[in-house]
Amino acid sequence: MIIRQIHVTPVAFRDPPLLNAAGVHEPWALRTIVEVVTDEGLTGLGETYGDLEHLGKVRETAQALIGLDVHALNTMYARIAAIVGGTVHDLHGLTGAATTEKSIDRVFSPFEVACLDIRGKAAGVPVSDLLGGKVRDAVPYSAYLFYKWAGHPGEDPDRFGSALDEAGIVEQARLLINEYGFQSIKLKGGVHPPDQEIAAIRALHEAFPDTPLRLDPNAAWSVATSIRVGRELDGVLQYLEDPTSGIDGMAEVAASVPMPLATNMCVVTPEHFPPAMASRAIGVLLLDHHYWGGLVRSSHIAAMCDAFGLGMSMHSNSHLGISLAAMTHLGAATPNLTFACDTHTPWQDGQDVIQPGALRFVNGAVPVPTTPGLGVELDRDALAVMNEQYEKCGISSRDDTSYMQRFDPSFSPKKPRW
Ligand SMILES: O=C([O-])C(=O)C[C@H](O)[C@@H](O)C(=O)[O-]
Ligand SMILES: [Mg+2]
Repeated sequence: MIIRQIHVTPVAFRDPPLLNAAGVHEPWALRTIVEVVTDEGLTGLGETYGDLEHLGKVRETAQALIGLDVHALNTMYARIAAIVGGTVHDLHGLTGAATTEKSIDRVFSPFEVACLDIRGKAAGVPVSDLLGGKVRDAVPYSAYLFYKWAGHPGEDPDRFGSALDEAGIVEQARLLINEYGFQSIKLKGGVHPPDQEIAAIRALHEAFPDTPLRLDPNAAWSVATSIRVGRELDGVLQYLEDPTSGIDGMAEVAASVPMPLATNMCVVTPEHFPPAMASRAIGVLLLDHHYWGGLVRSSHIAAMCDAFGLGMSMHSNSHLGISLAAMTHLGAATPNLTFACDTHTPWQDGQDVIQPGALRFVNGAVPVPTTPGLGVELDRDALAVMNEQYEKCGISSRDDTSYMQRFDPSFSPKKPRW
């Protein structure tokens, strides 16, 4: 199964004005779709970030993989490492430090997923079987709530409406839970002063007393603020995600709050494990195959979490169905997935590059596809439309901060803010 062609297509899709510690989502979110084609005519799909510098590396490395067998993942990784060379930065600053290894892992990931898709198709088995076999039939996801504006400035409100206070957040939770059946809730924080976010969590707890809750301010708080919030939310939060920056700061907070700390910011590459484990900085890791080097490497990270007694959930950025399929196969084949995963799927509101019907939510969980490979097929018309949107949208890298500063020039993403 020799790789003969690789098609790399950047796409853009509409994204609502979701607020976070870095600013606000721009009107278009970007992704890159990777199609790997073999000599036997089998095609595999991968999906990754769309930021220009990263896209450039994906395009450059794609050429170096032509002629390799789809099983030769170690050779593929070595070739990609040689080309990526140094650190590729992202502008959004919400997924922790950029390192060289993380940059290589990010570029490698969509190719690895596409090769697993091909291998699953060739063997007639779903990707979850290639990862050790599924241990659950459906993978649970959480309602991912955001403070948000009613619509992008100058545009009509979107159907989700505004959510700038506790009442708006509770209403948003009801909408997402009614439509998707989610059984856990995550609130993206770091937007309002912490007392307002504590009030929102309390309002959610009152409205949904049996639903586990998480709060993630993306390191917008000092150690002292994080400890205060953590103590105030004793008994209310399932976990507190990245309250403060860095392994040392997280370790200080972890020692003084009652709930586990989770991260997708301070442990984002293998070299972060030893110091984080030695200082007991985290209790939960949010896995993300997009920057942990694909599905097999993510399974190894899951095994490491098991060895260290860490809980596991999954992190997400704005994404489409290829990523949701990959996350679902990984979640299905990860025995120690202890918490419902994050997903931005509701915010994409039906826009996708895959043909409809392969993935759906039942009681907040996505049934694991049982057809060969990832179980999703490209919708070529949709891909063409989204590629045209990419060409026209005028955005080439995600930059929540600059977009926010257009409307609020005094906005600063400095950390800690509170
Ligand atoms: O859990 C997280 O830190 C994230 O999901 C980062 C994302 O970029 C999120 O903050 C967003 O979409 O604004
Ligand atoms: Mg997070």
